[in-house]
Formats: sequence, structure tokens, C-alpha cells
Amino acid sequence: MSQYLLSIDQGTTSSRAIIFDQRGAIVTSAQQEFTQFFPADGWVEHDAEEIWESTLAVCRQALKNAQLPASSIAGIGITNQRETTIIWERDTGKPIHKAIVWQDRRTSATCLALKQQGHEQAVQSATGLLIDPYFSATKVAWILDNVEGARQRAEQGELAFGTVDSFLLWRLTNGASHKTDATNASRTLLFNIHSQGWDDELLRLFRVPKAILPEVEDSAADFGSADAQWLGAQIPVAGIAGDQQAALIGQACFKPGMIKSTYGTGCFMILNTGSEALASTNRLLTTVAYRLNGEVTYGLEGSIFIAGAAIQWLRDGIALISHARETEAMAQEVGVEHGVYMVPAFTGLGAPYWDPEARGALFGLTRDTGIKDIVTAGLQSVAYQTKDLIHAMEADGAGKPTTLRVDGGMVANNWVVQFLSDVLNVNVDRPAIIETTALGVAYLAGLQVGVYQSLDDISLLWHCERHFSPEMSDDLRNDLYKGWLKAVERVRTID
Ligand SMILES: Nc1ncnc2c1ncn2[C@@H]1O[C@H](COP(=O)(O)OP(=O)(O)O)[C@@H](O)[C@H]1O
Ligand SMILES: O=P(O)(O)OC[C@H](O)CO
Repeated sequence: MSQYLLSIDQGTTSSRAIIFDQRGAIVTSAQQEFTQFFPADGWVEHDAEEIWESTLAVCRQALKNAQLPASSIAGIGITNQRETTIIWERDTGKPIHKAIVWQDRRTSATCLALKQQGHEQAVQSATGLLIDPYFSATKVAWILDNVEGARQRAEQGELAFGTVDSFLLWRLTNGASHKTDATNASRTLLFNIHSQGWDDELLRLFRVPKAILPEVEDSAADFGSADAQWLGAQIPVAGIAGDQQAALIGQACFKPGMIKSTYGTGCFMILNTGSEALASTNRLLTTVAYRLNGEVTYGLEGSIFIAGAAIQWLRDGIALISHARETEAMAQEVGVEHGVYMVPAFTGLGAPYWDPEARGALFGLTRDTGIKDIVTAGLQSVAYQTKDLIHAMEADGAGKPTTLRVDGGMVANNWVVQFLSDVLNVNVDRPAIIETTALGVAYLAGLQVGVYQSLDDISLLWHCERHFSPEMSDDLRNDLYKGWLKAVERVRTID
């Protein structure tokens, strides 16, 4: 019987395919980076064709590496960078514009106008989100308004919109399936998280025609089958979830109060709040954590736009390092008290500030500041931003977590995780598999095709690889964090 699961993890900077066995162990994986386009200040685009081609290539490579026939794959799971917006032609499957990436700020004036017109409260209570260029709705409208004839074609039903999961599903099924799951839908600003349906009032407000929207399914569902021409056999697509929600599942945070934080390009912390859609009064997001058998589990999310991307910038933008892994030894050498702060607001500030016009800055430079201090400040900024989120969650009544489960490419860095534990004053657990995003959606696909019977089966598969506990004095922690708050204040453009 086919018992392997193939996860497609389509992230912001790379496409990955990982094959898992039924114990959740990685059999093999393949990864490909793809081009980032920065056509203007604050704009970020991807080529949707390159997203598709790199995804297909890594799936084929993973199967080849594993020396497994496609028929041994019981199901495919798709997890993806969320909010990123693609519109394509229904008859050809061709995108009509580059994908507008979640980090893109081009619609900030539109968002500001909607906020000034007083729409934010109603939008927040329906969607759990804030009016910000981060989410898909204003990106959809931008494409419809800026590609000639697009709005009319959309209204006539000739065009389809999707987040990256939908686009890949469409391609894998040769256009037979135009679907998404509730976690991805909950990031569009068009989906009512209480009624679990597209919301007509929001569609009117954001000027998005209903005809372009995908059907919304549970996160473990029958999404259609990948055509045999792509991977060598027809394989059911059985799980879909946005990457941050998938990581929550991969971290087995199934009980209310459990919390994870993922450090990839950005950093996303999600607290499981169970069946309660906890409304934030501290500018966090209420989101669908997962939907199984029609039952919704909600999450409270803090979204930070730049985490590992700060390290990428140190490498590719200003060439202070050649590899991300070099940063650990540098920080070990420099220590925590060098007086430099980096506020990596390259694409504005996310939670809890939501300041799209803020830009990055370095503070505390002196004649003896060196490369290692700046690099260390980049690593530290990630922990300080996480502390901002924990404070907002506490203010929302969530209570201080006892343990935080972490994952994502950046937590391979032991120094970062120890500093995180020190600054938060919280125990931090790093699991044996830090590819929790891919693992989470493999679990979802496995639930659908019967490899797993329940979430309890999955919880048993989670293992801690290393536990980090706080070692820093309260005085030092407070002093360091005070310096961060001062630095953030200096880049903010709105209160
Ligand atoms: N050892 C390391 N120290 C610090 N940052 C790292 C390290 N290894 C990887 N990173 C950062 O982690 C990010 C990659 O994480 P990943 O989870 O693969 O991201 P994504 O899914 O967003 O593409 C990159 O931005 C990289 O700069
Ligand atoms: O590509 P990642 O892993 O940084 O995740 C991006 C998020 O889904 C954006 O909301």
C-alpha cells in the first residue's frame, strides 16, 4: 500500500518538495530558489511561471532522489507563502501579471484611504485582519485596475484568482480544480472567518468580483488529483494549508494555549485559541489555524515581515557575510552588549505596529562598530520583534506562554534560539524536524487519505531535539529591550 506523503512547500524565497514516511520522517527533499523582483521601492514580485516550474522540478527531483515510483505516494499536501496574489486566465492557465508578494506595499495608499473612511473595525470583526497591503484583497484590485481589460474579463468569469496553493493546484490538476483551504482564504481580507464564506460586503468594499474566487475547502479534503503527466502517476491532492498554519500543525500545537513561532523569511507566531476566535485589541490577527471536518480551530497570530530576510540582506544586499550560517560564530564572538540595534523595517513594520511606510535603520554606530556587531544586531532584531508579539498577546489576555516551540531555517542557529529564550524569558523547544511547515501539510494529507486517524496520532510523532531555557539576568534583559523599543520608535511614521 502506498504510504509516503509528498509535501510541496512553496515559500517566499524557494520551492521545496519533501517526501515523508508515515512516521513523519524525511525520506528525501529537493529545493530550488527562484527570482525575487523588486520593481520599485516597497514592491516585491514573483514570476508565477517560475513558481510553477521550480515546484514541478523539486517534486520530480525528490521522487528521483528517493528512488520511489510516483505510485508509492498516497497523497500530496501543498503549503505556501500566504497572501501572495496571482490572477490567471481560465482558458490558458497563464497569469496576467506577476505574482504580487505578501511583502509588497504598493497598495498602502489604498489601505490608508479605507482606514480613514472608517472601515477597519467592520473589516476586522469579519476577517480577524487589519486593513494592510500585506493581505490579498487590495493586491487583487490593483491587478484588475492596472492590467488592461482585466476588470471586465474578471467580471465575465474569464479570470481566476488564487493564492499560491490555488495556482499550483490548478496547474497540477490541469485546470480541473479551482480551490483553496480555509487557512489561505482567511488571509485574503475577503473571507468571513465566522461564517466561513466569501463575504459579499467585503467583495464590494475591496472591489473584487465573486466570479474570480476559488471554492473553499477544509484543510484536509479532496482537492482533486495531480494529473499523471506531471509526476508519473495520478496522485490525490489531499491537504492544503498556509505555511504558518501548517507549521502549527507540524509542531502538533493542537491544544488551546499551545504556541509556535516560525523563523523563515519573516517570523510568524501563532497561538492556538481553540474554537474561540479571540478578537485582538492589540493589533494581532485572528486567523483560521485549521479547519477539519467542517470544524474551525482559530489562532491568534503575530506577523513580522523580516526575520531571516535580514540575514539575506546582510549576505546579498550589503555583502557583510557569505553564508547565513557564518552569523552564529560572529554573534558568539561579539556577545549581546555591543550597543548596535538594527530595525529591519525594509518593507514596513508588521505586528504589532502595522506601519507600512516605516523603513529600516541601524542605530548606535561608533568608530569601533564592526561587521560582526551589525550582523549580531540583525540576529537580535528577530528576538526583540518576537518579544513585541508576546507582549501584545499578553495584553490580549492570552497569558505568558510557558514554552514556545520554534522552527524555520533560522532556528538552525543555536545562538539565536538561546538569545530568544533569554530575551523572552521563556523556555524554547526546537523539534527534531524543523521543516515543520512541510511536515504539517503532510500530516493533513495523511489524515485525508487515512495514513493517520486523528490529531492524537500526530501529536505522538512530535519530538523535542533541544530545549533552551533563559540564562540572562533580568536587568540585562530589560536594558537590551528598552534599547530596542527606543530604536523602533525612531523609525515609526504612525502611532
Ligand atoms: N544559520 C542561520 N542563521 C541565521 N539565519 C539563517 C541561518 N540559516 C538560514 N537562515 C535564514 O533563514 C531563512 C531561510 O529559512 P526558510 O525557513 O528556508 O525560509 P522561507 O521558507 O521563508 O524561504 C533565510 O532568510 C536565511 O537567511
Ligand atoms: O515564506 P515564508 O515561510 O516566510 O512565509 C510567508 C508567510 O506565509 C507570509 O504570510
